[in-house]
Amino acid sequence: MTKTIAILGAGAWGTTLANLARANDHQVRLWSRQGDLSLEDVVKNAEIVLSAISMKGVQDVALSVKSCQISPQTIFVTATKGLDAKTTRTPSQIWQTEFPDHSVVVLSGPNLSEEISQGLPAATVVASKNTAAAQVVQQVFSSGRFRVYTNSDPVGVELGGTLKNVMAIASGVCDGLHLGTNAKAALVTRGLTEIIRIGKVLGAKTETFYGLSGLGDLLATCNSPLSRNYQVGYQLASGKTLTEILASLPGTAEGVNTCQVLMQISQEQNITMPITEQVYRLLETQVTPKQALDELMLRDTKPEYHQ
Ligand SMILES: NC(=O)c1ccc[n+]([C@@H]2O[C@H](COP(=O)([O-])OP(=O)(O)OC[C@H]3O[C@@H](n4cnc5c(N)ncnc54)[C@H](O)[C@@H]3O)[C@@H](O)[C@H]2O)c1
Ligand SMILES: O=P(O)(O)OC[C@H](O)CO
Repeated sequence: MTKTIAILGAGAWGTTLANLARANDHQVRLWSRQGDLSLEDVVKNAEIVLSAISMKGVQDVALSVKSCQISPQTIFVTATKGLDAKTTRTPSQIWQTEFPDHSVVVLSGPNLSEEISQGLPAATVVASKNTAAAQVVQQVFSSGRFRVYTNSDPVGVELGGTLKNVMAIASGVCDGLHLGTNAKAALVTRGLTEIIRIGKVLGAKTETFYGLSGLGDLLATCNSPLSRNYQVGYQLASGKTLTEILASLPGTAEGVNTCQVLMQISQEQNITMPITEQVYRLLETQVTPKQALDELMLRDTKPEYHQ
């Protein structure tokens, strides 16, 4: 059945998702700060409001939507991969706080927008505490080139997409320094261990991180020059400054902000995050890429798995 969908954020991801929904004959209205349509007009009577806004804009946009006319049945979908710098909350937690009586669905997976725009096949996950709402969103986006799975662990799905961005920066550094395939495999695998350690403390289920939104997105993002986060790491390894890299980067690299928020969480909750810590120190120019590598390689020896 045709749905009326408001998509907030007309960047790379919002535009790609709008095109997927339109290809399935849904009525899509796209909003951006620079566009001609007002937020009020875009969300009016929308059965689904999907946010693909960069993390830094989510709280303000959610508050603006709150002052618009929204039907009680409207489903909110969040496709942002980040953490709020002030509150450390995830985007879905922000939307749920502002709209406590509405269903909130997280959409996340190995989804490099440029490949999807080219019509290449991809899969994703829609996760919600409300299974029926996740199934509605599944139907909206499913097609022969975009396979959509449901999941009941929204925080886990969201954190998979968010935490891998930091590992993608580290992977870019690894490739930029030409450290080889063994090093990359070790980094991504230990990165997944670190993601699971953080995710469990933040309320996610371990098994979610072995799925598309966890391991799947980690593999895609850590291995593709199309990833903006990977590009940040790769170019840091080549000697560019973060300011220079961000000035020429097409779109948002959420891992830079996420890394700072994670360091705050690490200190507050006493979670060991060695890779995240080295990425943070690199972004803050406290270490060089080579020093960050040495710090990781020369940590105390220990068992692979421990509590
Ligand atoms: N591009 C991808 O391949 C991809 C895939 C999956 C998820 N994502 C996630 O989707 C989000 C958006 O990514 P993108 O690639 O579309 O980024 P982008 O930079 O291309 O677009 C970001 C959008 O957010 C808007 N925005 C930024 N700050 C805002 C603010 N303060 N108020 C209102 N609007 C604001 C911008 O105007 C733009 O429309 C990110 O969290 C990203 O991690 C991206
Ligand atoms: O370009 P990135 O690094 O934001 O990655 C895009 C998507 O998150 C990949 O799933």
